[in-house]
Amino acid sequence: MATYALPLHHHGKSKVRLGRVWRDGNVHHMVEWNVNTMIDSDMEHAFLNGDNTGMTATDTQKNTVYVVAQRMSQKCTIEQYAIALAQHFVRTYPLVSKAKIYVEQKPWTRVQQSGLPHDHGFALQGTEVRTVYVTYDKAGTLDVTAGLKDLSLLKTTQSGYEGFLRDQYTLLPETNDRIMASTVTCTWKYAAAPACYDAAYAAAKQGLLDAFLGPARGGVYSPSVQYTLYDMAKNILDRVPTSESIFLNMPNLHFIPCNPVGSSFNNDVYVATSEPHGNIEAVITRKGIAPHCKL
Ligand SMILES: O=c1[nH]c(=O)c2[nH]c(=O)[nH]c2[nH]1
Repeated sequence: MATYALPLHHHGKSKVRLGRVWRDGNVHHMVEWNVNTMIDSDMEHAFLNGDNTGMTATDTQKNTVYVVAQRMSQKCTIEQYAIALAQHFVRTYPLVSKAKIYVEQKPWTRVQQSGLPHDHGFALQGTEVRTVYVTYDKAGTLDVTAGLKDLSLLKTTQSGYEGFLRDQYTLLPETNDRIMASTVTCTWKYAAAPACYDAAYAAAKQGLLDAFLGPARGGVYSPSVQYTLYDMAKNILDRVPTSESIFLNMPNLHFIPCNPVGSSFNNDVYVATSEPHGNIEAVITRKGIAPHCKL
């Protein structure tokens, strides 16, 4: 008589992150998904005998996440995608009796610029946090440093990175068309109080958006995060006259072009990552003004 039982087993891949862009002329649609697969299959022999015959490897499941994303030729919902992926596993592999697919979608939302929907610019809905850091001393010196953090911005085109140093350690290909995504932290120190702190905040935030995304139609080209960061800071100095020093931190959140197995990258499927990420940081001041620290 058997001593042991195996009442439950399944295997899958967790947290497979992908970006999917659908291009409708100049107007791009994008989603970022976090996909979890799990399949029920007649694989008791793997647990009991160490025999992997017929097993759909979790690595294969991960690859399939990208393949099926590419096959979704029309902009689709996570429901339509998850159904297609689940059906693929059950219909392709004889030993798979059930596929269980869980997908989370990040709330990337098309940005409105001057009342128009941006062609290819997106922001994570409602993530940014407004900040202020105030110091006041016995001498009566008041310093006000306003800012924001967690402003997540993404554009699906109008970004490149070329001309950088190449040596035996360099693998990154040059590109003049990539996704650029960042979660912006910015602070600006006031030399004097603005007429209205709310209006100054709104102007500063709009300055960041305008430099990162450009106008609704066509956007603006970015040759690097560095150049765009400098433009963003200049916009704040120009539009908030009483600001004097700008700190900006911008992680470069990489969306890596994906070559789904059996196919190739067609400006459509990306491996979405948050680590490791580039990290670009600078302080930009009016000439002659001492830089403030990041708070
Ligand atoms: O805009 C960029 N700046 C960098 O410094 C950098 N480094 C890198 O690998 N990719 C990029 N992109």
